[in-house]
Amino acid sequence: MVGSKWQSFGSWLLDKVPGCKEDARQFAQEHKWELLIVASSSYLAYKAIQLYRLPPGPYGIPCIGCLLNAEGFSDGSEQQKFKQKYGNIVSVQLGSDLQIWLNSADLIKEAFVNNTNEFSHRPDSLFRHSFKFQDDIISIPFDEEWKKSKKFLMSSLKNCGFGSGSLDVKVLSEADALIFRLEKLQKEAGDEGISLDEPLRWIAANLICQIIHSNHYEEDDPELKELMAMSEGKKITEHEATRTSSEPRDFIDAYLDEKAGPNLNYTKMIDNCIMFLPDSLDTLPLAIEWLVLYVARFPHTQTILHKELDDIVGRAREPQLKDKAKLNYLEACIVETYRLANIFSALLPHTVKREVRLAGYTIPRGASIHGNTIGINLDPNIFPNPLEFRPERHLDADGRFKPSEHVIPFGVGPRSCPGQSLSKMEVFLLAAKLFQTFQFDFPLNQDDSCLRGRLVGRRRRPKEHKIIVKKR
Ligand code: HEM
Repeated sequence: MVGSKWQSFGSWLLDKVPGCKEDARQFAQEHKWELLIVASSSYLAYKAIQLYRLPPGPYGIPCIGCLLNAEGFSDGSEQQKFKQKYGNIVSVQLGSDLQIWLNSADLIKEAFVNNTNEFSHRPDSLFRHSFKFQDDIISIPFDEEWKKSKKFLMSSLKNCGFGSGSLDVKVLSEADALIFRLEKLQKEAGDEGISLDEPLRWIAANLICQIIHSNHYEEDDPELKELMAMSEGKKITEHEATRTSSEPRDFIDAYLDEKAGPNLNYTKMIDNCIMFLPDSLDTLPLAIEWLVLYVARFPHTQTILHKELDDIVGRAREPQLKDKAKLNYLEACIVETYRLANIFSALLPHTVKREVRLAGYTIPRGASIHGNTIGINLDPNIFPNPLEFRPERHLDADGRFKPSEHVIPFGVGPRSCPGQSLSKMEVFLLAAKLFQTFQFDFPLNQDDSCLRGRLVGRRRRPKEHKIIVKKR
């Protein structure tokens, strides 16, 4: 349309200016080859620019890019701004690292689920150096070694219980120990309330020990402290002496079975797996603590939750995994906690090993690709009043839990979290048992600003907060 306007303006001009048409024709005759070269090279240049089009983003300073704003990247606030300004895909240069931020769940799925072969690698520069173990399952590339590690990890976790139903019994017995300890701490603390952080870490450590070598430890047990410092050698020796081959009781038995097998490469691969298990030392307490704080802060939420638990489970028996399908409100509270607490402000970085296209843009080889979960979770167009804790947004008109496709705290695709089923099971059972047993009150006059979705760094923790625990 615009082009045809210019064409008619051109003909009008040629008609109006005396001799212009003839001169133009003569010029074109004399310089036809030069004109052809200029036209075709402009066209090729235009096509090349179109083909090599990075996603939009801030210009930054030459050489260092947006490095001066790095602080804002670690708390998620810069990504928020860029999402608002540039849309669902943004490129940001941070020093030598070209970052591509994916700001919608659809785009994250397009990359990590529909294009797994391209988008499932991990960056090996900045990212690997920031981890203690450079060869663990989190950091290694998407190759045969990773596939074997993940397969072993998933099958041994399943055999050790969480797929077959025996780990839920262990979780419930740890929940009993937690309840006993919380009551004791509350008695000592009085109206000031208690912090849940330390008791929850103790339970998380015990749950890891149950998975790895089937033991429970009291809170002051020096061996637990030693194990939390990751010295597993002694336990492996004990297991070697007592195990029956091919009948794994726990993770160490599965490890020893594989180690004794014909494939020697497996040893390294299993070592890779065992190192990450302490991940839940952090993530499980964070998920439960945020959930309890949010629910305690909003008494009407707690009333609904208590009623649902009383109606479905009652107070006489233990909650079970099969109750999950009926505990819609509890499920909604858990997902709303993942959305608002943003334990991880983003997914772990991925990378591509060759130049690829995504959403019409070029993703250069080696760029680090980030799923901006905090940007999605706090997007007012997806979740109105995003800073408010509202479990109802995850329920349909009949009060049934409806999982949101936008809340993806564990990532998606082959590189997503292998601890997802385990974590969900642990969080559900611990939460059901805690709310079945206790009324949690948020101490009067306690600052609650951090519960309103304020952005803070990776693994956001509610350090200062206390809670009053009362038996129902
Ligand atoms: C609330 C609890 C947890 C959350 C929110 C969480 C979240 C995540 C996220 C976002 C990723 C990265 C996904 C991606 O790169 O696209 C991840 C990866 C991973 N998580 Fe978790 N996680 C949790 C608990 C656990 C637990 C309990 C374990 C151990 C059993 C675990 C082990 C791992 C491992 C090994 C990876 C790397 C997978 C790979 O690179 O192939 N996580 N997790």
